[in-house]
Amino acid sequence: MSQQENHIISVKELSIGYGSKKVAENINFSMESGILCGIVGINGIGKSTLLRTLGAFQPKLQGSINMGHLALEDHSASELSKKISVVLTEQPASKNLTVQELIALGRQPHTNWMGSLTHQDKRHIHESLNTFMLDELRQRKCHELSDGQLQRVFIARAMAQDTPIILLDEPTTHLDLYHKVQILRLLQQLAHQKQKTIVFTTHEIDLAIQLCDKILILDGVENPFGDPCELIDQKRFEKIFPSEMVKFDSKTGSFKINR
Ligand SMILES: Nc1ncnc2c1ncn2[C@@H]1O[C@H](COP(=O)(O)OP(=O)(O)OP(=O)(O)O)[C@@H](O)[C@H]1O
Repeated sequence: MSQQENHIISVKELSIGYGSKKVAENINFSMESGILCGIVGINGIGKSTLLRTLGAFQPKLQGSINMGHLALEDHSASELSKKISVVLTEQPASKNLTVQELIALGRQPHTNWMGSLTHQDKRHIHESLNTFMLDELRQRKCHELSDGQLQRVFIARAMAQDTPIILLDEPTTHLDLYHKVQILRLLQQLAHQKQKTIVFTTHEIDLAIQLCDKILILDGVENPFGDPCELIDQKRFEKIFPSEMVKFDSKTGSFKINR
């Protein structure tokens, strides 16, 4: 099988935006299974728009998005829900559910028409609760949780959905440094151990460099994609921010304020 046939996500000459408003263009990347990929770039450059386009929440403007052998737009709703799970920043109002009930919703694409949970569904729910350290919170109502705890619940629901592709918009926003690292490590494990392809947007460029297998830099021009070390060698991170304010230090893989 050729390398291309192994790609679970393949994006070519993609333009994204809203109606006649183009937000970003010239986006090209492809990934096989088992990869953790971060999308980085300045505010308003189009990270969330790209993630929502990949999740089929909004149409692309031009170009192609293939998920496996099938164009994204050729998937039925049922096929999509078995292939892609999405965690967006604004989650629907389902906070009156308990943690366990909300995670169980992740099994919906797999349950029968009565919605009853099989032994296998329960196993996935249990594993997700356990992986994201939510066992003790399982009977709590979601509105009683901290933002960080709730973030873990939504990611656990995506894990319970058990799709080969997981897309997350800023999954570490509400978290302190310890929990940011913890969540990204768990996502990395999920990608590597369960062969999931996980794509997330983030402003944590230094953490993404340390933990991601691939990074897509939305810079509004070339939108380079590659291994973090390759992108550092090619001096791609230098161009993210205007250099008079912050400077990328390739030795530490982090940004420093210019004094
Ligand atoms: N529903 C919408 N209709 C029209 N324009 C939109 C809509 N949502 C976002 N935009 C615009 O699209 C551009 C990209 O926004 P997007 O949220 O994708 O950027 P981002 O890189 O995720 O930003 P941030 O880092 O601030 O979250 C911005 O100019 C934004 O104002």
